[in-house]
Amino acid sequence: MWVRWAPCARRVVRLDVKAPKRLLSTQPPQADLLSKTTRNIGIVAHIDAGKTTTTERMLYYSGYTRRIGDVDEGSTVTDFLPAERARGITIQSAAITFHWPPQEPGAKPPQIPASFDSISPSTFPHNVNLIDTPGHADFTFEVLRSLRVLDGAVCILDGVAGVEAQTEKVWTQAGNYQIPRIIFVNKLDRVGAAFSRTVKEIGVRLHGWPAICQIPWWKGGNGDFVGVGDVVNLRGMLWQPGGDGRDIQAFDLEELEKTNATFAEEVKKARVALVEILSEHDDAMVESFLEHDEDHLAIPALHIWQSLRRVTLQPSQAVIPVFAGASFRNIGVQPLLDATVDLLPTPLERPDPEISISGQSSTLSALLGAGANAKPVKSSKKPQDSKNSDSLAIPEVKNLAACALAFKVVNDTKRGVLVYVRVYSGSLDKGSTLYNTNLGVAERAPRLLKMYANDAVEVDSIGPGQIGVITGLKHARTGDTLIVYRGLQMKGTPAGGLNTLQLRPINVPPPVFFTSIEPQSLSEQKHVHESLAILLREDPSLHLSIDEESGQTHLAGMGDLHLEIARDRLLNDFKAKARIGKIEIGYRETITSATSPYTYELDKPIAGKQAKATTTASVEPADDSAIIPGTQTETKPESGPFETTFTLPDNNTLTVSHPNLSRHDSASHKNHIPPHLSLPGILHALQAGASAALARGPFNGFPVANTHVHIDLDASTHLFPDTTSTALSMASRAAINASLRSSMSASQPALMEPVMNATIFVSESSLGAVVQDISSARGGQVLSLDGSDSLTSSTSNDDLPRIDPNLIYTPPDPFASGTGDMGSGLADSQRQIVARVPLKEMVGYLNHLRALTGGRGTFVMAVDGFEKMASQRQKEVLESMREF
Ligand SMILES: Nc1nc2c(ncn2[C@@H]2O[C@H](COP(=O)(O)OP(=O)(O)OP(=O)(O)O)[C@@H](O)[C@H]2O)c(=O)[nH]1
Repeated sequence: MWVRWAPCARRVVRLDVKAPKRLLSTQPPQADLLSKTTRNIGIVAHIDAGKTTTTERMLYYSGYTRRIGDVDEGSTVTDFLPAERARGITIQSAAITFHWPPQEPGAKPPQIPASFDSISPSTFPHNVNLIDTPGHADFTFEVLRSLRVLDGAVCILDGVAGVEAQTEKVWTQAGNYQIPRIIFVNKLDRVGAAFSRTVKEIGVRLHGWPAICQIPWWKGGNGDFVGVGDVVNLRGMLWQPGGDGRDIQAFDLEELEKTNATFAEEVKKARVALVEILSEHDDAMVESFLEHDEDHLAIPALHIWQSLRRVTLQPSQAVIPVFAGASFRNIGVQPLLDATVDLLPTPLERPDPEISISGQSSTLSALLGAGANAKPVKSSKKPQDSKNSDSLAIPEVKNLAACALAFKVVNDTKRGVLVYVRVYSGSLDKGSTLYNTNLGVAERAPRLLKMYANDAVEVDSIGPGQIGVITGLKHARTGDTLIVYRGLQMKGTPAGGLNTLQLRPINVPPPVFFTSIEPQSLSEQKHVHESLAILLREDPSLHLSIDEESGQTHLAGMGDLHLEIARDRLLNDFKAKARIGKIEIGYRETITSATSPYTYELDKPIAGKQAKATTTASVEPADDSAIIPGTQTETKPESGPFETTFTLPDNNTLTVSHPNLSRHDSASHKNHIPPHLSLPGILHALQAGASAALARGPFNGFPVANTHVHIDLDASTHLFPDTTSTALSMASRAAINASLRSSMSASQPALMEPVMNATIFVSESSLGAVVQDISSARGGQVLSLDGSDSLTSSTSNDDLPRIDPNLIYTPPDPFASGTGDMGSGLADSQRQIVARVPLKEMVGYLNHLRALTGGRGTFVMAVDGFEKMASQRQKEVLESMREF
């Protein structure tokens, strides 16, 4: 008999997870309950593994769509296709909310249970916020920005291709954020599907012990994939062939033994293996095993789910629950949804989010806790560089009503700019004033939305742990921290250093490609610049620089695909009329000698008003010869009271010495600075001037790197009654430009080039040719080769467990094609090469690699740093640029 997937078919689960210190434990009970029934999850997958196909089924079974969208017909909700854009539905949906399990139509929403200690979470409707995670390697920053708002992740693998390069990379990144993950082995209906080989690859390449919760059920001599063996509940589940996947037949072990004894036997073997692996990582499982007379089959499913949840939520996840299915055939998605709710954490169970405040790192609950106990202090003279928790005792924290992260900005043709936020503490209310700590501006949140599959529903507030959308914001960008500070005026600034509060700050990697953009006519200029401004709000890993003298605009990004997509957005979506240049490598230039101080005096009308300012600057080369990626964020470390140091992009620093202006004593400033200026304003103007000067060096117009800039600010002689911020910026830019020129004419400047860390996957037979090509033709340096002596992966993290694939239980793979090297667990004796190679040599590498490997080689790469080029190479590069 075929039955619908129903709560009664599930199991009872008692949850007793030991969660870390709870961030939201002080919130009102209602919000607490809501958080308990919320899952903020992402689906991570290699391109084409079936992310969209699976998401479509999730939306269908949860009742949010009436028919299953088909990727190949272009009828899905989450893919951003031109047709959808025309209809104005979801474009690039950054997050979609649905309920699982679905509520019966017309039924009263059940009351949220006080706890899930004795019932399974998946028997009660949960809010699932599905957050988009991009699949392409070029978008490392994009992946990071979405990972940091996830509480858990479902990783989809292609059952034919196994663990692919990009999956491995995102898996490691998710691990760095301690995001609990479960795996769905998809596409098991395809010819050549190899569940067992994939499971072994999980162990070897993702460094976790696979806990097989389902095994594939193939029927008939040609291996039709029809369902799964449910290892936890000891049953077989068959999906109605050709149906929409709602109707399922379940057989207990006794029935299975009569009809398919071999499969029943395999389910039992898998159960033994599951209990064994759980026992190794969870003491409670051992107790249950002993209580049940050491009979693996006698342990109730309840205990197994509890144990799976505990091990999944362990901080360094050593055990990975594995599920099986074929989304395209509508097989396996409902149990996967149940597992998502049952095994992945609530927002309450996540580690306290990291923050930075006034240049020091901490966690949000440490800040809120320390602030709650803080006593008011009379002045803020206390130095803020001490790392102890006392320095977090900021009395103003009591005014911090809410704290949220804008994790994605999307320009929607119908609704305008949508800012997706995750709230970490407090509630964001409609109409509240949000202070953006990245930009230092306040703006009102006029409308709040919750995004469902096809609808946006207006809401009055977005509570703690929740995801939602703000529309009508003019400034907020992807990655900005937004806070609600009680009593803040529109032009005001939150006190106590809260204006610097950053949630989960991430470093934007340095851009390595750039292109020039030129409006087709003067009348197009405004539209082009406005469109670029929206693009930059959507994606802050794009960088824009405008050279005021030549009027040239350069857009820089992380990869050629990254810039190509930006170009398409600009021309096709924004209909901007602009000429876009060739995509080129973003070199850096650097100085090799120090200069003596140079003084520039500005005395001229600016915007019709006379302005005057003086700046004295000098430059010297920084010690390091390479730029480490991740130095892009502009921070303001505290130095002495009479000196301020800014860390600028590309390993540059700016130190401003201001001997007669102390940062802690604003009273005496009155004698030295004009009343309309403030020290923070002056420093900001000088920094803006320095950033502009360093954005284009005098040698070849590339950004300047590895340079230390020093500005001496003598307030009594450099500032005048008609000094303005703009005049100061212009003077500092001119003084630094002159210093750079003088250094470059005194000694030959150097070019620096981006060097990539590439992980290349090839079969054994093409290893030699690829290594040879990388190390001789491309001037790369091979860092490691795996497979020969050890089972390593592309991650250089030696702390990760090395797992012997021979110790992993797997059911047989009767229909797998190809031999596969089961000994190592790596498909077809796949080998991997980790190498450092100049980016210039990797342009167009994929085609070359395919030619060398018969089309089977793949690779991922990320910027490792910038390196000074040898003079011969520098000469060649400069010559080839001139030719161009
Ligand atoms: N045979 C089979 N094909 C599948 C299955 N799931 C997905 N596909 C197909 O695989 C292709 C890629 O599926 P998508 O769902 O677009 O994969 P994706 O991971 O979203 O891909 P990107 O959006 O490119 O990252 C499509 O042609 C699907 O029809 C499956 O279970 N079985």
